[in-house]
Amino acid sequence: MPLPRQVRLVEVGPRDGLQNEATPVSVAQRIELVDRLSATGLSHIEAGAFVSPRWVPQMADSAAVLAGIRRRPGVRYGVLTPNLQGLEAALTAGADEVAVFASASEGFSQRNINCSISESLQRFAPVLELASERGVAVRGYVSCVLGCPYDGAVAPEQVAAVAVDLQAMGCYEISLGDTIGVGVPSATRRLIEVVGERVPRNRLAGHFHDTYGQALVNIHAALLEGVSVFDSSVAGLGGCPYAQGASGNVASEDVLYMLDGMGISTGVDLRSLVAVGHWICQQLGRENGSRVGRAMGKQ
Ligand SMILES: CC(C)(COP(=O)([O-])OP(=O)([O-])OC[C@H]1O[C@@H](n2cnc3c(N)ncnc32)[C@H](O)[C@@H]1OP(=O)([O-])[O-])[C@@H](O)C(=O)NCCC(=O)NCCSC(=O)C[C@@](C)(O)CC(=O)[O-]
Repeated sequence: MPLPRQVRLVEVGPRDGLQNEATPVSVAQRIELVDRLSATGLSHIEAGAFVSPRWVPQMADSAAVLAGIRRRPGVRYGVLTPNLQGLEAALTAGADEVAVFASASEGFSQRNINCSISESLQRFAPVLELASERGVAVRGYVSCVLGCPYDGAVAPEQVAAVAVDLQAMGCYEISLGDTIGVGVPSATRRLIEVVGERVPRNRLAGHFHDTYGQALVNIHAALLEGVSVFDSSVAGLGGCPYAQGASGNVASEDVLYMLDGMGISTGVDLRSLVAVGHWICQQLGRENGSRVGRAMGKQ
């Protein structure tokens, strides 16, 4: 299978990157992060989540973030919405698109969204319906596609079953999340083969956390299987607070460096993205998780 000539990067730093930060991140900092990312050439930024503030305090005030950002033409600003309550708030706040998020494992589903996989799909049905009525696109996530911190191994067939349901409900894209970063390239290729038999590969995205340093090679494996959309987090920030051991997504700068080097276009400017990574790390007082960001230094 030929390599994709173009990749869409979905920048999840303002959501997945910040949701697990121990120190509170101000609305102003979140707004500035989105605005800085908007200026790098990214076309898809996940700006927040409309979830319970008790469950994810860092995502509280996502409406204020959406109200405060300077929206750039050609950039899509998405948010997570686990249910109708979240969707209604997101629509009021003017989200361009929303995302529902299921799990391939029961254990993570219960701990992350307090319900079973089948209950979550029932919960998503009215979300997809109302979003469709309002002309708002819905992305779908499947978590724990290569392993679950609670249930252990996850069969690709189980991932495919959830992906098929999300697509049938109307999700335009299914992002396959290696939530705890345990996957290896052979398992990634097998996963895409199995899911790809039931969901077109051009409707799939890869969402790889880098906990064990496998994210880039997993992205390369998914590229070889025809996937051309990848989620990443500037400076490698993030991790899900309900996946014990989860750490940051793959660093956007590292993915971009690899794609640039392979002649795969993204429309994103590496130097600009590296500068954003250094800025947010300075704001958060943390080390930059991007190897490329550290190698290129602070401009
Ligand atoms: C889904 C619920 C709400 C269910 O939680 P629940 O307790 O079953 O919900 P509930 O309907 O019983 O409501 C409980 C309280 O939450 C409120 N509530 C209810 N819904 C909302 C909402 N949408 N927005 C704001 N508030 C909400 C509701 O109003 C009520 O407030 P109270 O009466 O107690 O004051 C909860 O479990 C939750 O918010 N979980 C957070 C999940 C989350 O954000 N996890 C991190 C993102 S997922 C992720 O990181 C993985 C991903 C996507 O990145 C891919 C990967 O890496 O795999």
